[in-house]
Order: sequence, then structure tokens, then C-alpha cells
Amino acid sequence: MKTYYPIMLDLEGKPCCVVGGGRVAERKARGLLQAGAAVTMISPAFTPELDRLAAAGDVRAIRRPYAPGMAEVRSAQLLFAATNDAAVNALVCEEGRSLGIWVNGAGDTDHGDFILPATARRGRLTVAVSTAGASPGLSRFVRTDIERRLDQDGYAPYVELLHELRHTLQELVADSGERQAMFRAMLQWELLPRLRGETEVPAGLRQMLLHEVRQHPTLSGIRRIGESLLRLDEGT
Ligand SMILES: C[C@@]1(CC(=O)O)C2=NC(=C\c3[nH]c(c(CCC(=O)O)c3CC(=O)O)Cc3[nH]c(c(CC(=O)O)c3CCC(=O)O)/C=C3\N/C(=C\2)[C@@H](CCC(=O)O)[C@]3(C)CC(=O)O)/[C@H]1CCC(=O)O
Ligand SMILES: NC(=O)c1ccc[n+]([C@@H]2O[C@H](COP(=O)([O-])OP(=O)(O)OC[C@H]3O[C@@H](n4cnc5c(N)ncnc54)[C@H](O)[C@@H]3O)[C@@H](O)[C@H]2O)c1
Repeated sequence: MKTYYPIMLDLEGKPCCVVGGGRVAERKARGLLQAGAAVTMISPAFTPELDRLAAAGDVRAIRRPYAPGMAEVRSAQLLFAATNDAAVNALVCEEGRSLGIWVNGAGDTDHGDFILPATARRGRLTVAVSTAGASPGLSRFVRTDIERRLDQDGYAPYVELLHELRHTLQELVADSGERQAMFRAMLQWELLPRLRGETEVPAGLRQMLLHEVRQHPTLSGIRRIGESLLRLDEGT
């Protein structure tokens, strides 16, 4: 069985090129724009949404069929073959390979270098789901299931709070081993149930925790904060 390597790429401002202008190309373009990439599309025709994005200047649209050697392909850092013509997709994959550009093939006969997962995002938290190409529909199904759970459980504010607390400890504690023990202890705090149904961290809770962490930046301090949170819950 083939095993893929999952990765989070920083595409901010980087040139990415999508060949094709249909429904699949549009989905790839939307994902790239979310990541802040500089997107160029090559296709004789585009979906109405891609036409809108091009008119707004959000993507650059080259309105002609793909041909090997195009400057927009050569300058891309990531390449996507998403036409409905398997021979064209294969050519795009081949050109990407020969140029050393990572290429995604959207069809079953394409041989690209990477595939895309279905992605659930809530704030800084991203959950990516892949079936290694076995069933993209299942990836989508699992993604929507995860989104429902993340919304119910308050993970978006939770990850914001953890980000802030972790940053605070990084400034206060020099030893990385000690810090890691503290981060692990912090994850034992019963915070998630308090954030259920919230879209933001309640200001009082945030201030209280930041204050306590600044006052007690030690492993035993972090554990005690967790215990006092439990006592608060028990009303003692
Ligand atoms: C996850 C997602 C991400 C994205 O594209 O952004 C994605 N496909 C999505 C949806 C989806 N794709 C298809 C259906 C129809 C139902 C079905 O066929 O199951 C649905 C469902 C729908 O649209 O509702 C059809 C399809 N997809 C591929 C082929 C070719 C083939 O392998 O045969 C065919 C058949 C074409 C045909 O037969 O004509 C190929 C790929 N699709 C992948 C990703 C990669 C493997 C992902 C994995 O490992 O699971 C891979 C290998 C390459 C790639 O594209 O990177 C996105 C969900 C986004 C979301 O909603 O969250
Ligand atoms: N990876 C996936 O998630 C996924 C999902 C469904 C289908 N597919 C596959 O992807 C293909 C595309 O699906 P779609 O729904 O976007 O199809 P579509 O028919 O909506 O769009 C095809 C696009 O390719 C463009 N095109 C055709 N020849 C071209 C060329 N020579 N150069 C540049 N662009 C060209 C067309 O102008 C059109 O914009 C399907 O044929 C299928 O094999 C992949």
C-alpha cells in the first residue's frame, strides 16, 4: 500500500499554477487562495466563480489551452493538472516532473507527486483527511463529520487559548524540556468542556489563566492551576 507524507505548506505569496478551469480546478484554486498563494489559471474556459475571481484580480487567468513551455508553468512552485483531458493532465504532470515542480494530478491516470486532503479548519486548527486516493468522497464525509464535532466541542477558541498560553511560557521558561512538560500538563486542564458552544474564549477565563501562568511558570504551578480549575467546577 502506498503511504503519503502529510505536510503543511506556507504558500503565502508563492506562485502556484492550476491547469483547467472547471469545478475541480475551482476547488483547487479556492484552497490555494485561502493559503494566500499567487494563483494563475490556464484554461480556454472558466467556471462563473473563476471568472469572478479573475475579474476581481484574485487569480490571474490565462485564457488558452495548456501547451508545454508556458512561462506561467515554469515559474510556479506548485502545479495542478485539473483538466478533463487525461492526455493534457499527463503532459502537465510530465512537464512538472521535468522542471522539478511538485505537481498534483486530479485524474485517476495522472501520476502527480502529491494529492490533496479534505480539510476542516476552525481558527488555527486544521484537520486534514485523506484515504490515499481510495475514496475522496469518504474523505469529504469524514471532514464534515469532524467539522460538526469541532463546532460542538469549542476547539477553535481552545486552540487560540493554548496558543497564547504556550507563547507566554515560551517567553518565561528558557529550558525546552521544562516547557514541554508544562505544555503537556496544560493539556490536562479541563478547559475544553468550558469552551463548548463558544466561538471565542470568555475574557474573564483568558485573563485569569494568563495571570496565573505568569505568576506560576513552573510544572507544579501549571498542575496547581489545573487543580484549581477543577475545584472551581466543583464549587469548592
Ligand atoms: C478531498 C478532496 C480535496 C480537494 O480536491 O480539494 C479530493 N477530492 C475531493 C472530492 C471528490 N473527488 C471526487 C468526488 C466524487 C466522489 C468519488 O469519486 O469518491 C468527490 C466528492 C465530492 O465532490 O463531493 C472524485 C475524484 N477525485 C479523484 C478522482 C480521480 C481518481 O482517483 O479516480 C476522482 C474520480 C473522477 C471520476 O471518476 O471522474 C482524485 C483525488 N481527489 C482527491 C481529493 C485526491 C485524493 C484524496 C484522498 O486521499 O481521499 C485525489 C487522488 C487527487 C487530488 O485531487 O488531489 C475533495 C473533497 C473536498 C471536501 O469537500 O472536503
Ligand atoms: N481530483 C478530484 O477531486 C476530482 C473530482 C472529480 C473529477 N475529477 C477529474 O477531474 C477532471 C476535471 O473535472 P471537472 O469537474 O473540473 O471538469 P469540467 O468539465 O468542469 O472542467 C474541465 C476544464 O478543463 C479545461 N480544459 C480542457 N482542455 C484543456 C486544455 N487543453 N488546457 C487547459 N484547460 C483545459 C476546460 O476548459 C474546463 O475548464 C474530470 O475529468 C475527472 O477526471 C477529479
